[in-house]
Amino acid sequence: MENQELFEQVDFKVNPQYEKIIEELLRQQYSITDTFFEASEIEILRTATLGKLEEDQFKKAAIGNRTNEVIAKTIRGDFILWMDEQKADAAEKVFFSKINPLVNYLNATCFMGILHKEFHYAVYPTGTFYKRHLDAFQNDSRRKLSMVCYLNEENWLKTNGGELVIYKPDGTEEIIYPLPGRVVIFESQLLEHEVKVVKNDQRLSITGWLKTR
Ligand SMILES: O=C(O)CCC(=O)C(=O)O
Ligand SMILES: [Fe+2]
Repeated sequence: MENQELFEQVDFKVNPQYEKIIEELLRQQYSITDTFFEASEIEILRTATLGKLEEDQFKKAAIGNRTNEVIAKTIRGDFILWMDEQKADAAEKVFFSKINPLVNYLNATCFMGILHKEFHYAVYPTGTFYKRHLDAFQNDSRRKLSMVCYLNEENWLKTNGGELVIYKPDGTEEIIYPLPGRVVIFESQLLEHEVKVVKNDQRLSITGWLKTR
């Protein structure tokens, strides 16, 4: 009751979806939300992604971060395109209108101190993968949370491959299918993960990092 009063004072509204994300992050270092984006939003984002792909805006993804890139096909085979929120187009505005309230909530309730975000589109053509890795680079320890948003079609088949595998500290694995609307969030510095080979079709997503100072 006391908490309720405190929240009311700062005009705070408890969001059950965000609370579930926080609870899962605290308990297991990762969280899966199946309906973070609505079908109509996925349609907009998917169409925009395919348009940019058509215009040849993507480039071969590298290892390291933006300032320290090495292309290594044996480690990852995806193609990416970085987003610039300052220059967000209509689809990207839809994207950030869903991401930013979550970031604000994390900062307000968990004192996460997220000051920066970076997001890129990613396309994994058939035959590509991203070997087991940690999203933490030698020259960038500011990545706090990794976020992956899947933009595949509703009828994406399990047999298409492209699963995200999260390697848990207890030695077991969580296998996550890249289904549309689904958003996976995990501790960038703690959880190793992998994208299994895509066997059919192309796998579409937006991946990003919430970063501290
Ligand atoms: O697309 C995914 O499921 C994960 C991508 C990933 O691990 C990365 O880009 O660092
Ligand atoms: Fe990763």
